[in-house]
Amino acid sequence: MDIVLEAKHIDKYFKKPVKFQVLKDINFQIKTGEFTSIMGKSGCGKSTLLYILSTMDTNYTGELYLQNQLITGKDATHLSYLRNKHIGFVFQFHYLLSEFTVLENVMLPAKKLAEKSVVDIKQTAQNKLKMLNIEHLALKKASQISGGEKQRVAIARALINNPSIIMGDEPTGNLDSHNAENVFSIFKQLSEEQGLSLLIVTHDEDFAKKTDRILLMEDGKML
Ligand SMILES: Nc1ncnc2c1ncn2[C@@H]1O[C@H](COP(=O)(O)OP(=O)(O)OP(=O)(O)O)[C@@H](O)[C@H]1O
Repeated sequence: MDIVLEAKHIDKYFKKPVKFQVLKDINFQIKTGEFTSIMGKSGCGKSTLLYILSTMDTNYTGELYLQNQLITGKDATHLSYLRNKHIGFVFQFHYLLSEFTVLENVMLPAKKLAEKSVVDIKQTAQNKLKMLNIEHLALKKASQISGGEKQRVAIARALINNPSIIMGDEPTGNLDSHNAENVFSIFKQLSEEQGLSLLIVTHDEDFAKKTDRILLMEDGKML
């Protein structure tokens, strides 16, 4: 099986208010199509790790590989390109632009990547909305749809550039149990049917148990 993401000896320190080591020698691999959850008590370093893995935080030591390519040390422009191309994000809060339509929101990361024509991007966005059963929402403004619908739009947006991996920081954290279950099923389907890799931070043990693998963190270490 191919390896999508690999972390080798990741250490990170915060210097303020006092110097402390928040991540301690983190090592793991994510394979193609693997659905992995990260669990651990509040403050153990999950979000800090996800920030590094998603290439948004470059202030660490160790090595990070995306699609077998060493990305540690790459400049900001290159990182931004790789992030847009290979990684899709789903957060606890959807971060949709409320005055934009659903379709426009989904199209945005592809416009940023600028590798396809607007016509093609629109078609791809419509396909993603269809896949998530929300094509009827395409022309509504993001402010006019429900919380569960917003999170499905956020997933469509994360998928627009056909990433190799979806990363999520408590993507079901703001949803009621019905919508959380729905989002989980979508993730499961993406992993099983489309071979997409997923790495999701969650506090929900029932959710985590249904993923392929749980990475457990404690006090900055991966157990
Ligand atoms: N910018 C920062 N400067 C200093 N310390 C920080 C900073 N960000 C986070 N921390 C600390 O680093 C530790 C890990 O934080 P992190 O947000 O990664 O934890 P977490 O496991 O995601 O927690 P939660 O489950 O509550 O979201 C915590 O002790 C936190 O207070």
